Amino acid sequence: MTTVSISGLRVGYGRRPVLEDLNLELGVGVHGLLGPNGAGKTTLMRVLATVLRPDRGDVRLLGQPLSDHAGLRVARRRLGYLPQSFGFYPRFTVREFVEYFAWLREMPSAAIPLAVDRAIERVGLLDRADDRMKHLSGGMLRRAGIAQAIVNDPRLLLLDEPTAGLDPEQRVEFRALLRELGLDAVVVVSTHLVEDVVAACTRVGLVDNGRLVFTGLPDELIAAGGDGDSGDSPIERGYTAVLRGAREAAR
Ligand SMILES: Nc1ncnc2c1ncn2[C@@H]1O[C@H](COP(=O)(O)OP(=O)(O)OP(=O)(O)O)[C@@H](O)[C@H]1O
Repeated sequence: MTTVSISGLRVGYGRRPVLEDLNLELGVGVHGLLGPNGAGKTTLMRVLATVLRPDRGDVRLLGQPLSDHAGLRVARRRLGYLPQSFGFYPRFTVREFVEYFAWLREMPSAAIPLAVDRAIERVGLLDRADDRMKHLSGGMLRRAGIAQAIVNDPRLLLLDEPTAGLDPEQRVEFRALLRELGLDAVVVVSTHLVEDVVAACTRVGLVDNGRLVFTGLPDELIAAGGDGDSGDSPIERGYTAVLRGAREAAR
């Protein structure tokens, strides 16, 4: 079932287009989003999170057209978003921080305490739930950010570089959580860590210079690479081969 549908998307900052003529259909599962620095991944995430309005194109999230105010409100209640960098009140505890997002997403008050504790537990922070945000390490802050993104059990979960700053043990646990979340939600994960894609993603998209130059299975990206391509792993070789092909075709 397709639950995210984008057609003819164009987004720019000022006059400069950053995403151009982008078409994308996403169903339930974990979708990895790869691409070089500045390719447009965060911009795409921001459009899906409804915080950036496209210049052109049609975006439907969970069956709701974002051009319509009622649709936008329904979609916002059902999505979770971890931005690449996020602000917080430093004196909030982890529990208060996650509660605040539950409230913003209009969760029923009676359901909030249990949902907050469950989200904090799922990211392994329950023993720090009463610590103030300003006392957390970088990796712990990211985990608190993931907890706020999943507190409402979102149907569409957008995670912009969620594994940045996590230690190896936490990354392995987080990938298991991703696989679990992707069983019944659309999960989009922007990452530079190709190992995350191999370990946790059901599908992968590659953005280069504002265009989607590949979508397919992680194994298909791996198969695109050959011995002559640069990279230390099969998926890195696939990644560089696809980028090289897309750039040659664009010349
Ligand atoms: N607020 C902004 N104003 C102007 N230009 C911007 C703004 N945000 C991003 N850009 C530009 O848009 C392009 C795409 O940026 P974006 O952050 O979407 O890339 P990205 O693929 O997420 O990169 P990275 O991997 O480095 O996070 C870049 O050229 C960037 O400089």
